[in-house]
Amino acid sequence: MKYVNFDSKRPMDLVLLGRIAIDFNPVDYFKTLTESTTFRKYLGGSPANIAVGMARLGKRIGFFARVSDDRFGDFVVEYFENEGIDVSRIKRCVNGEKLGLTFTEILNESESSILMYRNDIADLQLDVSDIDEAYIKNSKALLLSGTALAESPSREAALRALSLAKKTNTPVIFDIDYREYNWRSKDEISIYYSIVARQSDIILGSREEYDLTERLIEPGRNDAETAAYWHGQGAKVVVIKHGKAGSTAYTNDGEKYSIKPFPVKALKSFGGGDGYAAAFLFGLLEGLPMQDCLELGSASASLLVASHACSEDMPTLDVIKEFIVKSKQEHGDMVAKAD
Ligand SMILES: Nc1ncnc2c1ncn2[C@@H]1O[C@H](COP(=O)(O)OP(=O)(O)O)[C@@H](O)[C@H]1O
Ligand SMILES: O=C(O)C[C@@H](O)[C@H](O)C(=O)COP(=O)(O)O
Repeated sequence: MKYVNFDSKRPMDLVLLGRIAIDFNPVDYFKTLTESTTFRKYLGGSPANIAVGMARLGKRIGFFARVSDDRFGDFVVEYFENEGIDVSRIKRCVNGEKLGLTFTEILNESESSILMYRNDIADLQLDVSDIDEAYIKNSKALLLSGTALAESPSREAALRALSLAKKTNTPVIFDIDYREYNWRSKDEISIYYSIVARQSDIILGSREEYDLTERLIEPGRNDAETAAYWHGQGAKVVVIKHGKAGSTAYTNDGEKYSIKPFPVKALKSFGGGDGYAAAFLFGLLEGLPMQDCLELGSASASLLVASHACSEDMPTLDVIKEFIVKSKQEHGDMVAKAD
């Protein structure tokens, strides 16, 4: 089933644009950040996590980013290289900007929070001059991560990439990815998120993220109204995530598909969205039916919330498929093609 026309002749499967950062997850979890003393360092940043996830699923991945010119910048570039991700468009900052650091707090299985250190941040130094048409034209799709729109010059770089994607008939995926830090006002969020969403073929977000996007357009929509609006703007697939309540994909042929999460013993409440996006988008690029895309995304998300890391624990296709089989044996089918 083709919801989006990906050009199979293009050598790259997906180019992503956004932050590459570092997660510090507590080893002594189920404590407050005040109490935790020991952390494990992982590559982080939502789009970077998605990139790792899709690379592990066998996709050819590229990335537009600025990273710090220090050991942490070395770490993330080398990590990407080891995962087979193309790093040719990842540049170093020249004025001492620092890589984003995310200290996570895992209070219990369902309560986590993230503390983001993003002063003088490297990823928002991405510049229009870093974006080239050929790199986008060589990719089946471009993914924009919403936080890249929070400040200039990254904001203009992201909008430049968007314009080049439209010019080269490259499908655009918008992962709304709201992180409060760096935004000066909710008006800014709505203005810039809706500019991108209006030109996107696939939109992924939580209900809260759609509410922020639609705030200056028409606040208070329900999921069906949200999906209908963005389909009217040209979106082919609108995915609305509801955490432990599951997620729904609305396709522009008027169909909708809902899925409950695969039951799992969660360790943390973050990471699910990135795992979901990686496997769901893998399914779309493979041309799989929507039910299968949802299963892959939801299963990957469950595996991620059950793990300590995000990037490092991104699963392979075999691991995801094995988990789905076992879960169905225990709990039955999760996907419901909602009427
Ligand atoms: N406790 C959980 N158990 C199983 N799956 C979960 C759990 N929490 C989240 N998920 C899965 O992760 C997906 C994305 O989580 P969500 O919180 O909606 O997005 P994000 O992580 O991007 O904020 C959900 O749609 C669901 O499939
Ligand atoms: O996006 C970040 O900068 C933090 C991530 O690296 C972290 O793993 C996380 O919070 C992912 O959460 P998700 O968006 O719920 O998958």
